[in-house]
Amino acid sequence: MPLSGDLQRIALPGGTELEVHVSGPQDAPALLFLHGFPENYRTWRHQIAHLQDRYRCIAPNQRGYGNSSRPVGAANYRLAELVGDVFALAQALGIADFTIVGHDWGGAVAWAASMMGQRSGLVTRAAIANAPHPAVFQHLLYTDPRQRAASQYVTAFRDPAIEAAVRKQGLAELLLSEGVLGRLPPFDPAELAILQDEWGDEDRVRAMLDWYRASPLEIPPVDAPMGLPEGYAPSPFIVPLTIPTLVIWGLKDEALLPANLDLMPEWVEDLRIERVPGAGHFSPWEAPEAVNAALDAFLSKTA
Ligand SMILES: O=C(O)CCC(=O)CC(=O)O
Repeated sequence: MPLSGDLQRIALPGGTELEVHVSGPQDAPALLFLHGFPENYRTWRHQIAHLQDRYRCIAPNQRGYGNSSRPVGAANYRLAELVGDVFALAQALGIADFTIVGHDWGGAVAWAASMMGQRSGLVTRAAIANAPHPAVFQHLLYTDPRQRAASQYVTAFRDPAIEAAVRKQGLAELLLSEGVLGRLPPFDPAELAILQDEWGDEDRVRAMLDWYRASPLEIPPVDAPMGLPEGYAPSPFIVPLTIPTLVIWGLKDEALLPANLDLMPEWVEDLRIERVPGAGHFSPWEAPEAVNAALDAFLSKTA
């Protein structure tokens, strides 16, 4: 089914403007889709095309991406700001409550928005694909040598020196040829052309990398001692999630390892896990049928 709907530019209070794909019946239950690095709202194209006859589907290019605002300064890309955009967007569109759906960094925003929005009833359900729970991820970075090794690219992305490498090589070459995110699946040529056009813009790349710079995650070097630091406790902002939550994981993900699933039940009370053996990190478009089926089952059982 082709993707229908239009790309609107929506001004949020505070001055941020987001480019947002909006489709589906206005009075249908709302699904808010968040993409991750280094993509755009089209990460979710197969799911939106599948669900837009029954749901109001809202999919922004998050700040820094596409033609959405890209303020200067990493502090503008902290989770508080990113979650603020999501809530402000819902308000701007007159949405009283929604299911949040996130992949990769969009999943990080979805975890945080769910924790902040569950009590008020603003966020009623969460569906998250290949995006680690923040407490579990930090735990693994301290204790699991494989996840720690796989995440060293985050340290490279935070280094201002990466900007010069991107300028010299281009983000596409850096990501696709050096395999910093592990082995990447073949991108659809039409989608890759859109992405490469976006990755060619230095200012946009700076903003995309600022998401990593603003993150509180600690990535110990590979040779640092394994184990939780003395006195370590997860951030008090990370609270147990009680809303129905679906976690989908492409098991061939080499950047965010499936070990992230193991400790998740400690933090998520109403959890369903859908493992997708044939997919890697980009499960929403690598395995659209499996992801659509998992979303269908979740949305109908938790309606
Ligand atoms: O979930 C996080 O805090 C980090 C997510 C992440 O590292 C995703 C990515 O590198 O693309």
